[in-house]
Amino acid sequence: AYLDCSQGRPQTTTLLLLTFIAACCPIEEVCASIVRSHRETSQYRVEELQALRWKLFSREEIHAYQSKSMDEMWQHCALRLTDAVQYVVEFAKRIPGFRQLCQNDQIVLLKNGSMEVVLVRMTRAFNTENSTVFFDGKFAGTELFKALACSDLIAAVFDFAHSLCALRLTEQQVALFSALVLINSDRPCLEERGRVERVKKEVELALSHTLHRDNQEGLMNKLYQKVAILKSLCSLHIEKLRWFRQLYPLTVHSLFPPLYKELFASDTDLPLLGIHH
Ligand SMILES: O=C(O)[C@H]1CC[C@H](C(=O)N2CC[C@](c3ccc(C(F)(C(F)(F)F)C(F)(F)F)cc3)(S(=O)(=O)c3ccc(F)cc3)C2)CC1
Repeated sequence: AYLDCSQGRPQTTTLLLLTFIAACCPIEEVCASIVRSHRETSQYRVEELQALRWKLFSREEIHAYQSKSMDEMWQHCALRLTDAVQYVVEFAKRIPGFRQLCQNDQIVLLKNGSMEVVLVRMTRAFNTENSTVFFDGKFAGTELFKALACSDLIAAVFDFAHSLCALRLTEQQVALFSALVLINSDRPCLEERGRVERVKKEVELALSHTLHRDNQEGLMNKLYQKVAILKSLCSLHIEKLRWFRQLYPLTVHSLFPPLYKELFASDTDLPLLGIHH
């Protein structure tokens, strides 16, 4: 409607307005900065992960993991997850508009979205041909995680990886989808929902712009369906963690990384997220 020229020349004000909007944050700029941030804040480049995809654990190595005690294996994975989350915090801080949100909302988005972004990033480290995932330097199947005693969560994590890999996303699409997963204005306890909504609209525009350019508009609603699965996966993770914490309260209290506890195991403030300075 803006560019309706039925009355002769398009309205000058409209054109000026559109020019202004395009100038202040050209959509290509938003895309480029999110893709750059994703590349700079991933633990491994997708090329590295691809090169290692046939480096599998030996039977002895798998047996060693399976022989770990439950609390030892949980602690090990909590450490890995906390490492990955720290990179996601860095990614979030570089999303245009994220740093301008109030601190409470930055924390709410990370508390609810960091695990989801880790799971999206995990699909880059997943080999669908033999259902293995990159872990501790090699590729592991579900059987390696037996000691966790949460095979339903592991199965769900692997199923999700398979289903997202099936969409064959490019690294740019993974970057923009990760930003969309994080900037979710429906999260509970947001103080300035409207502002989060505006940042989300920018990211949505960047993703749909990229999908249009890649001639894959159909992916948008498939990606929104994945968001729903991510949400259920994260609830299952929290549920399992509560169950584990009842069995091993001391392990969680004194041996789990503080950031992991703040993000997934308590409602206290999150000074460690490093966004207070
Ligand atoms: O940035 C990158 O390049 C990526 C970032 C993401 C990395 C990654 O895949 N991850 C980092 C941590 C990873 C991770 C995923 C899920 C969990 C859990 F849910 C549970 F263990 F229960 F599943 C928990 F929390 F309950 F313990 C812990 C840790 S992992 O690599 O340790 C891994 C563990 C289990 C898997 F079955 C698959 C992967 C996922 C791979 C490298």
